[in-house]
Parts: sequence; structure tokens; C-alpha cells
Amino acid sequence: MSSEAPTIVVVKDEGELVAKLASVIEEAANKSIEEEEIFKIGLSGGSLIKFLEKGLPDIKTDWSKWRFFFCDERIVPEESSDSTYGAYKTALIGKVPITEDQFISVNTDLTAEAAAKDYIQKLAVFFSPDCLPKFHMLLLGVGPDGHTCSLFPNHNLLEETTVWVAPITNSPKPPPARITLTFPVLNNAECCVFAMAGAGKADMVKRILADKENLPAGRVQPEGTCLWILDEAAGAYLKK
Ligand SMILES: O=C1O[C@H](COP(=O)(O)O)[C@@H](O)[C@H](O)[C@H]1O
Repeated sequence: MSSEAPTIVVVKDEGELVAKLASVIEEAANKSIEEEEIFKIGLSGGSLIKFLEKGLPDIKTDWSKWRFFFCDERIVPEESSDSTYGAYKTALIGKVPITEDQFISVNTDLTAEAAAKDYIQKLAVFFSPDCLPKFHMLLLGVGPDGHTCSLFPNHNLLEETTVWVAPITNSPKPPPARITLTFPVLNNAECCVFAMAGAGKADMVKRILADKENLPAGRVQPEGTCLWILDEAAGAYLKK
């Protein structure tokens, strides 16, 4: 695990955050495509979706080389307002030149346990089964309790080291059934990026980045780089 401190970038407002996030993604995507002919990016849900809806259309890239994975997903029908895949389809299809088959989606017709196993099989098509998946980039959020992906404080999944993707059926935040990438996979990524805006995030940002409380999002310390992009409101309690 890297002991490097994360890089923290504070920009003025949500508009600048969207632009910065898009430029970071663009650079990583074009590098990966040049080197490997593919860009493997993991998406979180929640507030990140609207940042990507606004920022991705401006990216200059070979979109056909992108593959979108899910850092976590809720076990609900795609039509549900809780479905992360459903939200990304609405946010991105038709606005960036990508197709549904570029999303490696979770089979939410299954139970959480079966869906997690099935997603591991889907990942194994893109990553060697002999070692941990190495995503080019994982885009992450932080909930009000410090959770990231569907890794919640004091939950036994925080200690899960045997599987790439784990089920959870007692999520403290609804809906209760979800699947999530586990810490070994998060921390094997080439780059993890947190993007957060608004005063509502400020206290949690301070607890993780300044006070270094042992909260799930603070345990993301990847092999590669870790970048936090904040607007001034979210970064308000960090020392200048
Ligand atoms: O439930 C979830 O919450 C987190 C944080 O969402 P936010 O709206 O507070 O940014 C999200 O990263 C995760 O993917 C999602 O399932």
C-alpha cells in the first residue's frame, strides 16, 4: 500500500470542479489508450454522476476505447431511481458518443451474493484472474458517514480481503442490497479520484484529510496516485 499523502486540489466552485475532474480523466484516458488501447474506469454513484454528466461531453478522446465499470451498485431494477447504471445511462448516453455495451453493468436480477460473484466473472474478462484487477482510474465519492463505494463504517466488509467484489445486504444507507469493490481492489488502482462539492461535505472532508479519522474513504490509499478534487465549500475546514 502506498504511504504517499493524497494530492488535494481545491477549486473555486462546482463549475471549476467539473472542469478539473474532466481534464484529469481526459489525461488518464488518453495515456491508457495510447499505451494499452483501452481505458478501464470505475464509476461511483451519488453526486459524482452529475459532475460527469456536465464534464465528460467536453473530453477529446477515442470514446470507443473506454470501458465503464461500477465501483458499487445497488441491487434494484435499472429503471429505479436508485440504480447507478440507470442514472449513468440517462446522464451520458446521447451526450457522449458511447454505447450501452461499453458499460460493464451488474446483473441486478440476481441476489446481491450471486451478483457479486457474477461481477467477478465479468471483471475476469478484462483483468487477469491471477492477480488483483488494476483499474486505470476509480472515481469515488464520500457519504456523510465517511463511506465510499458501499464500504460503510464499522462494517465487516472493511476487512474483506479475499474477493474482488463483495455483496452487502444490510447497507445502513438504503437500498440495503448492494455489491461493492473491496479495499484490495481500490488500493491496487493506478489512480483514485475523489470529487466533492458543497458545504455539506466540509466536515467529513476535514475528518478524513485533516484529522485522519479511521473512516472508510480514508482507507483508500492506492498503489498509484490518490487525488481529492474539492470546491472551496467542501474544502472550507482544511488549512490553506
Ligand atoms: O450510496 C452511495 O453513496 C456514495 C456517496 O454518494 P454522495 O451522493 O454522497 O456523493 C457513492 O459514492 C456511492 O457510489 C453510492 O452507492
